[in-house]
Amino acid sequence: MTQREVNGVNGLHQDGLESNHIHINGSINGSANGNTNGTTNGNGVKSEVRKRMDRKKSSPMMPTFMVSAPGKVIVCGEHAVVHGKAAIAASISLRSYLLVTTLSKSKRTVTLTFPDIDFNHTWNIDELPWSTFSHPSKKKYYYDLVTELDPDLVAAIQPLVRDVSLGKPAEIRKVHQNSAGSFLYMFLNLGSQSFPGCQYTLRSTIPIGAGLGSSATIAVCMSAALLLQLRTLSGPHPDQPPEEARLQVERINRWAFVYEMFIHGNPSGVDNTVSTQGKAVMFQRKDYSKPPSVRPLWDFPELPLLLVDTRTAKSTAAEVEKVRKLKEAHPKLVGSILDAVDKVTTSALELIERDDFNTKSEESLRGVGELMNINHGLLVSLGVSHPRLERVRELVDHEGIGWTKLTGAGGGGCSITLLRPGVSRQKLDKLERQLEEEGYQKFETTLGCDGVGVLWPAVLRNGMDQDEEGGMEIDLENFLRAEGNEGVERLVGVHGDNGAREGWKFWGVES
Ligand SMILES: Nc1ncnc2c1ncn2[C@@H]1O[C@H](COP(=O)(O)OP(=O)(O)OP(=O)(O)O)[C@@H](O)[C@H]1O
Ligand SMILES: C[C@@](O)(CCO)CC(=O)[O-]
Repeated sequence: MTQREVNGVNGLHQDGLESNHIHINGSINGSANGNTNGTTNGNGVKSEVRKRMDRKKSSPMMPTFMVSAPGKVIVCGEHAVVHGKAAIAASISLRSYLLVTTLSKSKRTVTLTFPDIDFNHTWNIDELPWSTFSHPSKKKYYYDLVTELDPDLVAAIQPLVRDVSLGKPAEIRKVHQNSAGSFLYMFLNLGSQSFPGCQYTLRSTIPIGAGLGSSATIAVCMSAALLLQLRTLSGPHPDQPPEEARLQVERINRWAFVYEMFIHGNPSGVDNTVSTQGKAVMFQRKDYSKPPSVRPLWDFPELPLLLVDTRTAKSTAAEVEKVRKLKEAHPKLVGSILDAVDKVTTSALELIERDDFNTKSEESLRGVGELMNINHGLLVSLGVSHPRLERVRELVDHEGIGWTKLTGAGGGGCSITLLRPGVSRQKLDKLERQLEEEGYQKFETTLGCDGVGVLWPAVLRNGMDQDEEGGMEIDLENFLRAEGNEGVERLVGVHGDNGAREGWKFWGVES
């Protein structure tokens, strides 16, 4: 461990979010800390010291808090990135929100509540296999870089995963077991038996399995939540130096990758990286035993994109496996295709970074658009497109509306179309009507949004009466009751009608 890391952890008890914990806990939950003022009894130094010592014994309950992370689109380079090539990804305004509720001390349970996939499960903390995970040969720390799952640890949680969602259809059970497994693996690695009982409730505005990185957002939220509960993160706070903020974000990303490994088997890490950091990144992982190379693209242009969901679910793990098998069968040929994708990605970056690149200019956009079309063609040759994705291309190409490629793992999921400047409203309306008739869903989204954010405590000003008392408390009940994506956005959304909402805080990694 470096000196920086030691300071990062210890330092947080002095400043940043952590000092807020105590203060906020005292003022909102009140009861946990009791009267910390010490000026009212006037009984002298001894009683004051005793009082402080007494107080120290009670570890205050954390307030309910929330974390949020954005989905993403891959502009170029999906699949090739799994094989060590470069990819460009940008975060989008669709997000996942995780509410973390600490239970009273007597409750020794941990619960996952994922209503979007109809999953709810509770484990007794004292019955989890802590001894296996804390064995010196296995123990991992919050600052470790974990690049592969430990088969013994995976085996140790199998009995707990097996019991999940008994009685549900096999397909659904598999998804639930995956969620349970990835959570338990991270919880047992990072936590300890003294962890407080808690409930993790997740809602997302990102379509599931659509190539928009839904799983990565959950991974990022879970990682951030657990690291915050462990008090191993300082910030986010406004005065935090960027390099400290980057260290925090890096830690969240490392553990989010572990969670993704459990869900996907062999992720590149691009999805969790862009979701943690936000904005856009050029990402490459040449050596899986080392951290990836990540180049933030803070000035990523606001490309005019149309995002279309085929509403055909796919599994990223299955699509990645398809490409791996094809590469195994035709190593040279597939190797050349992956090299070509890499060339597409580096060429796209060169174009976007040119001083004269202009999102209103047909010439600028055509350059990037043609590369996107080539990228799609290469993905088709890797076998990861789908007739529904080809249909979007057909409709867009027929009207000359722009340049289309699949985004994410393919096999269904979403496509992105870079819109040609000056396309008439009439043509766009016609396309949108047609897409709707054929069961597609169009998404309005902004590229290059904030990364992982924290709402501590889970209280927001929402222009209603409660604002006078500091805001509205987000609790389990109102979070679960919020209707649909709009309800979730209205209740807890990172962005309100007038930009970023007061309360949500982000690590200031940009510089
Ligand atoms: N809202 C959600 N609630 C609970 N679990 C979710 C939610 N969204 C995604 N997941 C988890 O993520 C899995 C989907 O991950 P998958 O990687 O296949 O799709 P994706 O992340 O949307 O797409 P891609 O990886 O191509 O960007 C689900 O099976 C589930 O385990
Ligand atoms: C298909 C893939 O390249 C992108 C999924 O969003 C998989 C990965 O990078 O982990």
